[in-house]
Amino acid sequence: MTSGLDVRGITHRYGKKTALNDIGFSLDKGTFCALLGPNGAGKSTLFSILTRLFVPDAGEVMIAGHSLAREPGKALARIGVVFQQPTLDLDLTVRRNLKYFAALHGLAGKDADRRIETSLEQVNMAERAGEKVRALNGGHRRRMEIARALLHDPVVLLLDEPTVGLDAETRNSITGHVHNLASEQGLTVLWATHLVDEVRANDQLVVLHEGRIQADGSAAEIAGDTPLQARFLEMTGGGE
Ligand SMILES: Nc1ncnc2c1ncn2[C@@H]1O[C@H](COP(=O)(O)OP(=O)(O)OP(=O)(O)O)[C@@H](O)[C@H]1O
Repeated sequence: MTSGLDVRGITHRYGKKTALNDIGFSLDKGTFCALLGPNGAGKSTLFSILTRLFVPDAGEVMIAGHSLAREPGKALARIGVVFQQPTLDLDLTVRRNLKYFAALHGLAGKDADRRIETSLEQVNMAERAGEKVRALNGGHRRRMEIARALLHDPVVLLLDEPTVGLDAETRNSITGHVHNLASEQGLTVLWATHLVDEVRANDQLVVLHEGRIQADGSAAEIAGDTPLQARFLEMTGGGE
């Protein structure tokens, strides 16, 4: 068993529509995995299952060795999530926003202060703690949301298309930061995207299309002699 994330035989239907069809993959601790799929592939459905918004029709999810179905409290305590839509209070400072979320995790006083400090350092944002979120650019707001997802010291970090709306340079910088969280700090990262240029050669790559896994392995191996973009289009029948 991996100590990161194990997804086994997940099937999920919306009425007659099968959104996920027997999905399975494993991420070892400290792995950065890109979950690549065109719109409608099933990425959001999978994230809803991993965060227990939906219970799947079949299959099992293990997070850091805990079953999401049988030990939901323990499993969920080990995941941090960055959603597609930002949910920060723009009129509060970075620190105030984080204090609020620390309290939701049951963290208060000095413990909360320490975790806030550490999380901000993890995304190189410590010097911004006193600024109002409204004054931050899009990239810094995104980093702050990553810091928020790290507050309770999770083992697995889930990010659902975290670079939506950011320019190329900022996307590159955020992608780099999160790769470092995996390689230097041992976080297990699942990064959902439809953008091939966010995938690096050494990443684990899971390609999802129409609810099925088309490939699972190292990005370099999956690409082979072909540029990854071309391989991706081959596997997804021309893309979106
Ligand atoms: N509530 C729903 N009822 C019926 N079908 C749905 C529902 N939600 C999603 N679907 C369908 O399930 C499939 C997977 O959708 P999902 O939103 O998980 O894909 P996605 O890869 O996250 O795409 P996107 O990037 O556009 O969000 C799609 O065909 C979608 O139309």
